[in-house]
Amino acid sequence: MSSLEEPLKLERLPSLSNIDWLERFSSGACRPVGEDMAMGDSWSNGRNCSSSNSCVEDNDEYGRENYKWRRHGSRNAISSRKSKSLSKNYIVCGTVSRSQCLTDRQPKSYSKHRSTVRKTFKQLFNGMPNHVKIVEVGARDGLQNEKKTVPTSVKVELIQKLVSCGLPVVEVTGFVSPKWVPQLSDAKDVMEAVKDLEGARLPVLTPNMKGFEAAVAAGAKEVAVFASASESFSKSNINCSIEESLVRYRAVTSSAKKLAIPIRGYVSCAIGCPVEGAISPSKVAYVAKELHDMGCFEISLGDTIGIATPGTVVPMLEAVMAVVPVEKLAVHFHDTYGQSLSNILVSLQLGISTVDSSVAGLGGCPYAKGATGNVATEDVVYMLNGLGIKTNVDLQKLLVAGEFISKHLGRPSGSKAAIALSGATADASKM
Ligand SMILES: CC(C)(COP(=O)([O-])OP(=O)([O-])OC[C@H]1O[C@@H](n2cnc3c(N)ncnc32)[C@H](O)[C@@H]1OP(=O)([O-])[O-])[C@@H](O)C(=O)NCCC(=O)NCCSC(=O)C[C@@](C)(O)CC(=O)[O-]
Repeated sequence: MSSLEEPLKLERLPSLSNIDWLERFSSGACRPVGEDMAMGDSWSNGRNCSSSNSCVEDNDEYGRENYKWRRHGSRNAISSRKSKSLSKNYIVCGTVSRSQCLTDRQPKSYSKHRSTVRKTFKQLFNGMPNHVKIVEVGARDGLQNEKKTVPTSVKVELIQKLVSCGLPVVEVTGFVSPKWVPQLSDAKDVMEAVKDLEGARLPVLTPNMKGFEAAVAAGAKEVAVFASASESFSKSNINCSIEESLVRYRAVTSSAKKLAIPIRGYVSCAIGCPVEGAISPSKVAYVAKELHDMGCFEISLGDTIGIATPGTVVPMLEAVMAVVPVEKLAVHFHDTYGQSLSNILVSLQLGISTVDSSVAGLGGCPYAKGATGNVATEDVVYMLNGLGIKTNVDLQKLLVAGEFISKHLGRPSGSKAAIALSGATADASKM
């Protein structure tokens, strides 16, 4: 087994040394939140979206808007909502209104408790976005590593289902070499079948001019190029050095500009590489800046092998944010070590508002063996619902899309939320 085929061993994982980020989350940030805040609690329901997509200027609203329930509706009226309906709401969408959460458990000294909770939220969530754009990559990143060919009709139906969920961006395929990634050899047919779908942007991967031209001919209106922060991974994934890939992508971005086609840029191995181990944040920042400077409207930072932790995500993001504006950045986590949601949370805390994910947690890169799927879209939506962050994604429909593809692949969903929600919904229906 070559080193490319093994996940990184513990001793080769990036460490937290030389990181001063803990200072950002000093003392009070670790205070436990009240018991009644523990579940998927939409503490910010009723808050208006600000144009900057940030919570910062909404601070005053914590006291006014987010605690509306105290002013609207008497305690009795609120109490009359049965816990049964609470659990049902909670189960179905991962969101429960603050009033429902607190109904039966208001302590006598509630106002003191409330102000402590408000302070804690400010400390923990200041700067988080009100709205997160989810970029669904299941049909491309999710399926590219599947050994058995997934029929084109299944891919098309999956994409249709994903678009109908309200996902704003659904990456549909890659115009890459069929010799390198046989699963995507039907890129042209998939693109032609979905190109007129409305309601979502439908980008495709293009590794070079040949891929770009084929994508445009098939009807793609948005494309993505993918570079790497690791020299070894660049060679194994696209058969060229980082610098050579940047030259190729300059040609692609310049052609795209002439056709007014938006281009997204990926930086793979943003935390670590299957061959080189830890990758320095400065290398990631360099490639991200190059992609941004050549005209990519958004740069997605990929933890290709899923080894990141919040301790390694923060220094990487700080380095990239020093050279590319935060609103142009997206995060792309694979869940090999089960760290994706915590990595996303810390990214949101730093102001990131675009998150890549894959329905049912599908995924893996053919050139990063051992890396598991992307973070599951259902899990991301569930967490964001719980934080009161809007996505416009219909979680119920997303569960159906996830079930559809999992059934086709003949294995359970990789989404914990999907598994729990389908079980819980079944139980709830018996109540
Ligand atoms: C980049 C290449 C093409 C270089 O591959 P190469 O073999 O060096 O290409 P070449 O230019 O020497 O050409 C060789 C043959 O490939 C053909 N060819 C050349 N280009 C294309 C094309 N676009 N589409 C179709 N065919 C193509 C070309 O026409 C020629 O055909 P032949 O004359 O032998 O019959 C190859 O290495 C490749 O396709 N790599 C893609 C690998 C890939 O898709 N990896 C997964 C996606 S990246 C990823 O998952 C990470 C990400 C984005 O999700 C973020 C993260 O998780 O971090």
